[in-house]
Amino acid sequence: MCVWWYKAGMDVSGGNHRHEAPWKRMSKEELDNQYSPSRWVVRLGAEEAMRTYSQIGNEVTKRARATGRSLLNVPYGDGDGEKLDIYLPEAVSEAMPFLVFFHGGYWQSGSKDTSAFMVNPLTAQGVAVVIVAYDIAPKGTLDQMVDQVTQSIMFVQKQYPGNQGIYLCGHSAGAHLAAMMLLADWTKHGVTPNLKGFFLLSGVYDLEPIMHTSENAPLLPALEDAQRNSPLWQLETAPTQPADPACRILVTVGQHDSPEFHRQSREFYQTLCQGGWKASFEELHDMDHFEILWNLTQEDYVLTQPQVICRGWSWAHQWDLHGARQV
Ligand SMILES: N[C@@H](CC(=O)c1ccccc1NC=O)C(=O)O
Repeated sequence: MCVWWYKAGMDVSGGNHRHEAPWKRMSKEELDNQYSPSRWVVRLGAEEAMRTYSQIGNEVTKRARATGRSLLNVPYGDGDGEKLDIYLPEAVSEAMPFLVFFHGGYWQSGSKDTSAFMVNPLTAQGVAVVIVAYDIAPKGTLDQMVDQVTQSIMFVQKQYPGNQGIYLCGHSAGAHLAAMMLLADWTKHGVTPNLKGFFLLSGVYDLEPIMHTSENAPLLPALEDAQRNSPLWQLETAPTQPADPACRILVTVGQHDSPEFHRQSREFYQTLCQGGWKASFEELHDMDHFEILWNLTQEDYVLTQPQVICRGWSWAHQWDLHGARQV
């Protein structure tokens, strides 16, 4: 079932009119603007927002490592960069749920060592959290990053075969990498992870406009590279089916994210619904691109409740988020 949350004034008429995609009419400057999340932050300047993002990331990761039991720099592959950190709850059991997080930074910056945002609130509530490192550009290509993310999930499944569910969470470019896992052919890999949910925060799902931005052009030399790595394009052209029909996908975008980020999330959500996935969409009230993560450091935030982030995503029925209503 698809759940559509709407607010007064929100455009709910949109469909997938890709041939009329608004970005195609934008100048290069406008595209650069739309795809620079820091320029849309409302409470801080762009540079200050980026500094605060690093600072909070650093602090929460130090705190997470000092607080509970963790296994750091566990290799999930042979490459130097193929490492992940596992943060365990106090009551470790075979049947823990796992939240696996992929950081953002436009595939060119960010690190697992500054990305333990949701660790403390979730481990305190019995969820094991895994923060994954992958080879950002220029060392890694997008295809390699997607392959590394695939490997990291297979590693968690093999290591904890009795897990109560693996929930993927990604922010921005990390949401793109998590969403690419909707296309994974696990039978090819011989391990089918117990994927129960996807929690996508302010992601990019169609990389074609990104090809035309100054910051990201080097990552995507040709249109085929963008299309192969676009979950939106892939699901529209060759729909995949969920291995587990109960798997839920929550697509979120910050209210203050740019119109292009809103369009990307909305179209991705609509494509998921059309493909038969159990998807929900939520515009996070009064949030910018980075505040979404800062809120995830709080134990009392609605999205860090285990019944929301894990355990079947029943949040849509239990929570009346910011006055949004279900239609
Ligand atoms: N240069 C970008 C930085 C950026 O996009 C970003 C930074 C940290 C975490 C996520 C980001 N965006 C997507 O991955 C900006 O101007 O916002």
